[in-house]
Amino acid sequence: MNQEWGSNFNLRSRLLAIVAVAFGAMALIAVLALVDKRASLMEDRQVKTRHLVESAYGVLVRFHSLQQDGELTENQAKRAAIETIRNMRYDDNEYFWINDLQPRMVMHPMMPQLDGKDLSDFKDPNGKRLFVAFVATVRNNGAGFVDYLWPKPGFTQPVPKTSYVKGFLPWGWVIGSGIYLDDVNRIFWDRMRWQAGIVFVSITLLGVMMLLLARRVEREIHHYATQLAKSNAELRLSAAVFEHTVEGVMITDPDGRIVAVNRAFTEITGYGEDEIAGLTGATLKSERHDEQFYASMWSVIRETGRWQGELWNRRKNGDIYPEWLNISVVKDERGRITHYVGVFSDISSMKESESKLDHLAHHDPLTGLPNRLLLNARMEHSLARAQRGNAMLAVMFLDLDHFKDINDTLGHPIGDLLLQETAQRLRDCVREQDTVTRLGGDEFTILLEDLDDSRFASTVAQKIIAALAEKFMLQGHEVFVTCSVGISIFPSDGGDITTLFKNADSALYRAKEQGRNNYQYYTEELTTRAMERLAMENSLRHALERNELVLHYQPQVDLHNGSIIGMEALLRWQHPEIGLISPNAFIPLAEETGLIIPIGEWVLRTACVQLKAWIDEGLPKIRVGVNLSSRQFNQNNLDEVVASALRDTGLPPSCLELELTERTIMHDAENTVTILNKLRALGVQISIDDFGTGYSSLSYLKRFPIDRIKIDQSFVREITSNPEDAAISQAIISLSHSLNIKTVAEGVETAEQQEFLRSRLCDEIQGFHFSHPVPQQDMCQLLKDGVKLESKHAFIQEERVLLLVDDEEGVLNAIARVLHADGYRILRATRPRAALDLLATHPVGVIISDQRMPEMNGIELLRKVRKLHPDTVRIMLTAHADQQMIAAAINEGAVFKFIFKPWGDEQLRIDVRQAFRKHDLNLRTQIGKV
Ligand SMILES: Nc1nc2c(ncn2[C@@H]2O[C@@H]3COP(=O)(O)O[C@H]4[C@@H](O)[C@H](n5cnc6c(=O)[nH]c(N)nc65)O[C@@H]4COP(=O)(O)O[C@H]3[C@H]2O)c(=O)[nH]1
Repeated sequence: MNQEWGSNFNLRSRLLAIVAVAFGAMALIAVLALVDKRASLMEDRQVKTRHLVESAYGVLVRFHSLQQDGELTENQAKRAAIETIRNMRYDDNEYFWINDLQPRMVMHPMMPQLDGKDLSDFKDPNGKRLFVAFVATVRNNGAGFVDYLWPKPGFTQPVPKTSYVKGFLPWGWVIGSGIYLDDVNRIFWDRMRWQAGIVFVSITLLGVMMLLLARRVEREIHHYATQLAKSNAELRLSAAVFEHTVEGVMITDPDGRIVAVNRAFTEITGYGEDEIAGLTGATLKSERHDEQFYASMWSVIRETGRWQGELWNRRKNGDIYPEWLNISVVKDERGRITHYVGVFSDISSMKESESKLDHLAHHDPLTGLPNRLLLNARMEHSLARAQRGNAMLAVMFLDLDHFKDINDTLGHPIGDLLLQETAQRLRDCVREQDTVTRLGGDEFTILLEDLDDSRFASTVAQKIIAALAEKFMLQGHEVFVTCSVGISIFPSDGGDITTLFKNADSALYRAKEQGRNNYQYYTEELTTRAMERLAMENSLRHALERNELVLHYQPQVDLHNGSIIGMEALLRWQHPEIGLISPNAFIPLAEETGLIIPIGEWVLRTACVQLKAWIDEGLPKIRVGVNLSSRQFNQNNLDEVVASALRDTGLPPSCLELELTERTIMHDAENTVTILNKLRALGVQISIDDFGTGYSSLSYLKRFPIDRIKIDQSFVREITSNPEDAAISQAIISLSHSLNIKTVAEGVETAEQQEFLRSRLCDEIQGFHFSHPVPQQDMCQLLKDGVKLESKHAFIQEERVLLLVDDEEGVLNAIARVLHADGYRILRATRPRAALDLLATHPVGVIISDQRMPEMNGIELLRKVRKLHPDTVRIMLTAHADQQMIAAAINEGAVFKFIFKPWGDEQLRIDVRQAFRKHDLNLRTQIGKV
């Protein structure tokens, strides 16, 4: 910038030029002044000479008046005048002379030789008749100056002189005196030398001063140039900032008319500069603020010169938006307002974030429902309203039953989806004015306002329970949940938020205690119950270490032969103060608190230890069923826990049955398949408890490796009187059998129920009819005594006898190995005749015979068996699929089933089981007991 300035403007040389010109001008002025000075000096001298001649003339006048007064004669007067004048001198040696009009010299003080002489021909070197000229001047003008040459002392030649002459007519005289031009010049030059010196010194001083001034000016100019450059840069910067700043800028004149706007202004408002220039800021008004708002804004601007605040304006497209506006007044140096500058930013997104933040602070981020904070606020408001209007309102606390299991098994993302879907269903169940809130976890609260009747709350609760019972499809998983609801009513159950919440919570606990999947209203005694529950939780924590837990066993009996074939281990809590506590009273608590994990493991180990001890004592090798809660089922290392219990106790795995409720296994059916397969791989048996109460998917049922299905006691209770229960039980039995799964009926309390189930081919029963759950020693006694189920009908067969016929012993052994686990008594024959002998001496239920044998082929043998022992069910084992032979054998009814070599082990077991079932039916039909 400076360089540019320097190159464009060679300041120093220009300043020197100015000084030089000034110098020249001053010199010229000085010369002109001198010329003028000389002229005026000459004039001065002439004036002075004129005055002196006038004075000398006065002398003549005075003496003439003396002559007239008679004091002197003319001669005396003239003489006296001549002498006086002669002696008069001025300027060193200047004098006056007198001549008369002839002209003749009257008196010349310097040249007395001329006195009395005729001067008519007196000429100066230029030939001028100077005295004639004097007389002519006097005659013509009375007085005047005459120039001529006159000798001057010290000069060889006459020099120019100018004399003033005046006529004194009374005496006919001319009096005069003159000045030499030379003297004027001398005086002039003397003066001029001084003045020239002064002028020179002045000009020099002036020059120096001008130089100094020039340098200073140069410095100043340089300074200003720098300032200017800086200002320019700043201006450019300001212009760039003005143009590129993200804040909108609007500049108006003092009347508020817009004179400039920047790009951001256009971007925010939609108005281009051309459109808005000349209009006022009011063009942007949104009508959101009243006149009072603008009035107070302008009053602040007038008082303080600035205003800032939030303002709603309108864009060109009509949208209203919030902006943060800063208005400043711009004044000139005299304090007059020149402009107003408005700088604003569009704070729509900030407002949006603010409202989002506000929403976040008051809502649950997962479900979008109001949170506790907002609920409290609404509650306060609603309570106040209800109090004023004597209205009723209800607070409902809702909990998803076993939500933890879903989270544990399906993972949190699915759990989250479930909560979101639950929130939506809850919203759909209530009215616009009601508030659904999520307090955290699976806890929801519903505030019902303006109730006419407290029963309305139960309608809503029922609606909610039904809505949540509908299937949830979450990322391909079918999930079923139930919920428990606690209700407290204002004003009957509490007059303030805390009490209403506390009481709704107590009611919720009661709903859970009632087996969940229901709703409960608050009653006074609930609080006491809640306290008891707390106390129980505390003592349950110590129950294990204090050996307060015991197992009771309930026998399970085979409906075919009436023998005890298994038992269910049922937990009891021998509380030191309360006494024996039923599992229903503390298992849910143990599940909630997580205590079920150590307790469950204790049950598992204790049951295994017990059965192993009995087997070792020589008691029948029955199985023991152990209940697994869903929390246990979903613990990651369940298979390890079971394996180590079996390993440590030495109980054969096939003697352990794990009982899982239908609800537990259907929560995450896919995962269940994996867990069950792992357990099954250990060799343990698996049963589904409470079957029929949950939501089994048949497709999964087929995929689950299940040994037994326990028909829930709710179907058994009225099985003999309620056709629906009978039908359901029958369906469960048929379904199970078709899937090769055994059935156990729970809660069999009467002989009628027992007979009914037996006639429907249910495999096993458990219930008070045969035995209540009993302490371990009683169970032991039952086994020792070999107690059997009593029936008015004889049991068909005590043991299931299977006869295997094959000439190859290897085949016989292989089949026996596969079927051994199913508890048959297996007879073997390598020849058909030996087989017929065994049939004659043993109650063989099923015979499996090879086709190719030396003495007699299989078909022939089975034909014989059919005739001799029609109830024995016959199975043919063959390597060749001879269609004709098969068709003939089936047609004549000699063979129940064909099994082809090589056989599949599992299929073989299924076929044999079915064959025995057929055998049972044959017998029952035969003896007419069905
Ligand atoms: N009305 C009637 N009831 C009969 C009859 N026969 C048996 N019961 C009862 O029915 C329940 C059968 O057990 P559950 O369905 O597995 O139901 C069990 C089971 O779910 C749970 N439970 C018991 N022990 C354990 C355990 O060790 N672990 C786990 N996780 N749960 C257990 O507690 C539940 C209740 O057990 P209990 O009170 O012992 O109740 C037992 C038993 O006493 C009958 O003829 N009529």
